[in-house]
Amino acid sequence: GTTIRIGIAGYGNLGRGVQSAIAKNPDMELVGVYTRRDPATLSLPGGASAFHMDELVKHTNDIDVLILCGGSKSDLPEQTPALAALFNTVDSFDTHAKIPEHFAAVDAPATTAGKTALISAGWDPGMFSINRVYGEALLPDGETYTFWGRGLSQGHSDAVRRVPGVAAGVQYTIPSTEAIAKVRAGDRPTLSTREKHVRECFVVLEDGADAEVVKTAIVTMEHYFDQYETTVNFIDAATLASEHSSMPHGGFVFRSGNTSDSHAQVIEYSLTLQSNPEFTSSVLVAYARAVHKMNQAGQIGAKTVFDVAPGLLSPKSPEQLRAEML
Ligand SMILES: NC(=O)C1=CN([C@@H]2O[C@H](COP(=O)(O)OP(=O)(O)OC[C@H]3O[C@@H](n4cnc5c(N)ncnc54)[C@H](OP(=O)(O)O)[C@@H]3O)[C@@H](O)[C@H]2O)C=CC1
Ligand SMILES: N[C@@H](C[C@H]1CC(C(=O)O)=NO1)C(=O)O
Repeated sequence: GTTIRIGIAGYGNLGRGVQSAIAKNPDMELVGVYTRRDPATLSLPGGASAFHMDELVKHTNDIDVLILCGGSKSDLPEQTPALAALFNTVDSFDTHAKIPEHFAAVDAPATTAGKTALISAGWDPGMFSINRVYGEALLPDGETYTFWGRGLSQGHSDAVRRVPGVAAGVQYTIPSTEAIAKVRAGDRPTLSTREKHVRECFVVLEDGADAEVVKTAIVTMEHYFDQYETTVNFIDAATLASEHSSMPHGGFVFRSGNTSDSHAQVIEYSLTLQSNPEFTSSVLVAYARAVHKMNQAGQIGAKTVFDVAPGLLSPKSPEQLRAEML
């Protein structure tokens, strides 16, 4: 059939990852990359076209699904509601506490425009969210645990980079090995947020910025760092480039429960990622396929991954999937 025409809004780690992911999906094509910067400054591989974000409004007939690759801290809260009025969209909004608010802000314009807007796709929120729902639904008598890392959180790194006085930075999430051991031993421990992970930031300051002011702004940041023991290390740009340019991550969702007094059951879903952004982008692209189908079926407004039937993610028809259910 015809290819699905994809636009990329925002060209950072995710934007580059979506470009790679499209190349792995023969039923998709990249129409263009849209940026708030000067498009001429983007070096796009493969001859892809770069446009300024302001051009998007002229391209509504050229794009089936627009994948939003901005940052959750401050880009997506304004970009997704605005662009969901013009396009079918997919975003990776991951400020968990604000997902209901983001959903409402996106649902109104998308519904009015007859568009389909999937929010908070990715792995957490996203694939881990789905596996937490599976675990709780399949094993109602049980406990769910989520651990991330050790790895680079893009949401937290984006949030660090938005702090005034920060020129560049990354954030690593480090899980508690003793907490994981207790979970794996079947102790079903009650663990506070602070007992499960610590966060470690590496920051390059802008000239003249006050290190103590920046550190305080990071460690007290609501929804990102205030509930965790967080350390902030100040380094120079050369060290950041040489020691912190790869973005591995991963983690797992664990559900341990009892189906009877005599039978304990365990479900585990895990990810080991050499590139957090490339994996996340692969999820966004698969969900773009589903959003395209959902819009064609008249399913409009804001959606989350909970609303998407798994078969819609596949390029195969329902008949093919049934034939291959082995
Ligand atoms: N749900 C999930 O599982 C996951 C969600 N995420 C989300 O993805 C979001 C984006 O992550 P990521 O792509 O790493 O963020 P980046 O910081 O790489 O990019 C964010 C935006 O910043 C702008 N930008 C990028 N590079 C530069 C630069 N050199 N100079 C100036 N501006 C730049 C781009 O916008 P423009 O081109 O318009 O300038 C881009 O869209 C995160 O905030 C996180 O919330 C990430 C991973 C997993
Ligand atoms: N959204 C996360 C994906 C995972 C990683 C994470 C963390 O390290 O806190 N939480 O969720 C990201 O931006 O990388």
